Amino acid sequence: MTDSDVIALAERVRDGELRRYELEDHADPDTAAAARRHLLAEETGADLSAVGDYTFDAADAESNIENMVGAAQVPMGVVGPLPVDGGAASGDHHLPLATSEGALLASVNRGVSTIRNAGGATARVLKSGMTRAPVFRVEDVAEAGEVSAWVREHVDTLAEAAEETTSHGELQDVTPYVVGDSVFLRFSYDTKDAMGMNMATIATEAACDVVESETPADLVALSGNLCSDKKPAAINAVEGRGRTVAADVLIPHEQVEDRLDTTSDAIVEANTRKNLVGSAKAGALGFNAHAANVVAAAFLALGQDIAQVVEGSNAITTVDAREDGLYASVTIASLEVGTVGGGTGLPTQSEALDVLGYSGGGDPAGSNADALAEVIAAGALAGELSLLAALSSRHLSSAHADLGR
Ligand SMILES: CC(C)(COP(=O)([O-])OP(=O)([O-])OC[C@H]1O[C@@H](n2cnc3c(N)ncnc32)[C@H](O)[C@@H]1OP(=O)([O-])[O-])[C@@H](O)C(=O)NCCC(=O)NCCSC(=O)C[C@@](C)(O)CC(=O)[O-]
Ligand SMILES: NC(=O)C1=CN([C@@H]2O[C@H](COP(=O)(O)OP(=O)(O)OC[C@H]3O[C@@H](n4cnc5c(N)ncnc54)[C@H](OP(=O)(O)O)[C@@H]3O)[C@@H](O)[C@H]2O)C=CC1
Repeated sequence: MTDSDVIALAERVRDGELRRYELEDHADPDTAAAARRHLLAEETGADLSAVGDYTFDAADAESNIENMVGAAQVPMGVVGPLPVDGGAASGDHHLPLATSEGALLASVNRGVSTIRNAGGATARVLKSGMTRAPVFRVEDVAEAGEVSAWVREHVDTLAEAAEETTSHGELQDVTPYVVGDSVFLRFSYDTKDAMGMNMATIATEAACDVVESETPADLVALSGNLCSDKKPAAINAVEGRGRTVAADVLIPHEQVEDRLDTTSDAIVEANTRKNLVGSAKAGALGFNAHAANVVAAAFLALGQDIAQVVEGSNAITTVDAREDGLYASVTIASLEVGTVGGGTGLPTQSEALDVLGYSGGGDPAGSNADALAEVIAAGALAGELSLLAALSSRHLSSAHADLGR
């Protein structure tokens, strides 16, 4: 790419000969991005030298972005080692986290070191299924009943059609929901190591063709919001979406005092009054302190779909002062993660997955994404412990004054 290539391409846009999003058809992706940057800088007066100073080939991001102008670079750090005894994850983990919030990694790292001293966290994926719920129009509730009955009796037929579109995905179930003359079919898939939203959407479209040809239902929208993707929704809290995953730890009381500068009783009280009572009074879906902090930072670092932090924030933290120590758990109802597809192949994200040890397809398929979910849940547990401790010991504002500004 030379400056004159970039200027010539930008000139063709200015002359109305090319649209901005068509530039990759006329130049390599890095030159196309540079030409857009050139035009944008000219039009807005912004200096885009940092945006343009990225290290990967724009070609590697072609399936991830349109109208590319550069990269948003977020600082990445690491916490660990975090020992996790999971159904899929095993041993020590270094968890990369990307954020702009000072004090966050220090806090999570403190929780991690507390968990490590206590012998590590246990974690399990309890349920797994990516959902897509199209909405159909029917004549009336009688017809809605007929369509629902047909679907319940023909899940195998729908699975056959859906699974023709994917070699990895498996249809697990289809649950009909009726509202007047609307029928919603919530399809749930085992998507193995993929987060699975594209896979489930493509497979569901094939199944919808069968529903339309065999019943009077007419498809209105392939996503009818009962899925429910990227919106806070009680259905995900109850039924789960992606991975439902939990992590817990038992910390001897003296270690709580040594490592977290507070007592087990103080953490229990903070959890009850803040995470349980406060969240209930607020009408929250998530009963936790900041699970979204770890989920978002891990999603950014590890190539996950950031908008799905909405679902990942839906977690319940429990804490209990037992005779032999402080028991703490985090259960995330809907953690939508993958180790293949989406943003996982981008260069920095794939390096970060390598650090964790779970990039690409697992053996058996699905085990890498399960392990990723278990480590993120254990990281969220570390974050919960450290923040509850900071609140109990009144260190929250001083920590952020020292580290975060
Ligand atoms: C800041 C600390 C950790 C200090 O806490 P401390 O106990 O003074 O730290 P320490 O110097 O004694 O070190 C303890 C451990 O912390 C880690 N650690 C310590 N410093 C670092 C560092 N610089 N970089 C990396 N790791 C660090 C490290 O693991 C270390 O152990 P070691 O390895 O030495 O054996 C503590 O005060 C803290 O955790 N504060 C809470 C901050 C927090 O949780 N912020 C989260 C974001 S808050 C938010 O966004 C959501 C909110 C609050 O609005 C939600 C709500 O409504 O609740
Ligand atoms: N379409 C939509 O409505 C939405 C899309 N998205 C986007 O969807 C993307 C994620 O979709 P997703 O389907 O996960 O990813 P991709 O569309 O990138 O597809 C991943 C593909 O990888 C293949 N694959 C290879 N090895 C494995 C393995 N071990 N386990 C599972 N699959 C494997 C599968 O192919 P095969 O199927 O042939 O077996 C799978 O379909 C993200 O970019 C996200 O932002 C997000 C929300 C909504």
